[in-house]
Amino acid sequence: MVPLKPCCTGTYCLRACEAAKMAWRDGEQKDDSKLLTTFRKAYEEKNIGSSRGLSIFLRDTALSLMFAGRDTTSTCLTWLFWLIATNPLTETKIRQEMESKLQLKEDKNWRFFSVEESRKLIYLHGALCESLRLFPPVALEHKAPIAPDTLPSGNYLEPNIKVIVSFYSTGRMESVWGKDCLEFKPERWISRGGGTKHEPSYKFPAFNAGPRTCLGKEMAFAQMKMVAAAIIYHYSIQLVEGHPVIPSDSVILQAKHGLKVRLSEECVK
Ligand code: HEM
Repeated sequence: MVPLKPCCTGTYCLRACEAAKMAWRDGEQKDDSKLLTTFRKAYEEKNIGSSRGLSIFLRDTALSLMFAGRDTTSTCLTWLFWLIATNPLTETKIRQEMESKLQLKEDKNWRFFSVEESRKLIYLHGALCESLRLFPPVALEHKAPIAPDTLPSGNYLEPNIKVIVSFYSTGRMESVWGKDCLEFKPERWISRGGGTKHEPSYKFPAFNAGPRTCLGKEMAFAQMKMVAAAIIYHYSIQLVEGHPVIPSDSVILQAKHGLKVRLSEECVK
């Protein structure tokens, strides 16, 4: 089975995204991260670019970050905040984890959290995975065999026939996730040893599985954790009553009418 759909901007886009990841890691280590400068360094040092030149490389890199990484991460955060607001105990647990793992008790001034700090937040990671399981931003994927094929279910497939795979349904199947499959349980992602529990990508395909897996997965988690940590640490989230929150039937599973919340500082002091 291979994906029919080529990458939106071709192989060059993939190279750009690899470079973005590398540049991001380099920038993080040296802490001198001006985005375009680190991309330029990656281009020069690793000879990633092509004869098309630096400016085209920078354009493609910026575009791939925006197209692949903007709506997906914002959609995941929207559903995360909705899930947290409808399960307030999880909000308290996320804040408690931050206080215990990042030693922040005395420090309630506004601050952002670093990638390094975010990595320690196992419960928050679990909450994001639950959001991705229940509301995968890319909810449907299609594949097509280039040659006749038979699925494990026994279904025979003609070449080029389109098979729609619903990541939304996979995340909500009792046979895959157990009786509590519809519940928001960040604990599901914590191993006995207290670290993050790994689930195979064919069970948890929010970032796709196989050779066309999302290249920005690691970066997406880092960005989403930094944003979620900053908001949850400083504010308590309450839904605005009467505002309908339902998924849209678009390519990205956004909240159809957006999410309206009240942020309150008082409850977290
Ligand atoms: C929660 C956030 C994200 C989710 C759920 C997500 C999900 C996915 C999925 C399902 C695919 C496969 C699409 C397909 O083949 O039809 C994909 C591909 C891709 N993603 Fe992401 N993504 C996220 C964030 C990002 C970010 C932040 C970046 C870059 C900074 C990124 C870069 C890419 C690229 C370049 C591909 C194409 C890979 C290929 O075709 O080989 N993604 N993503």
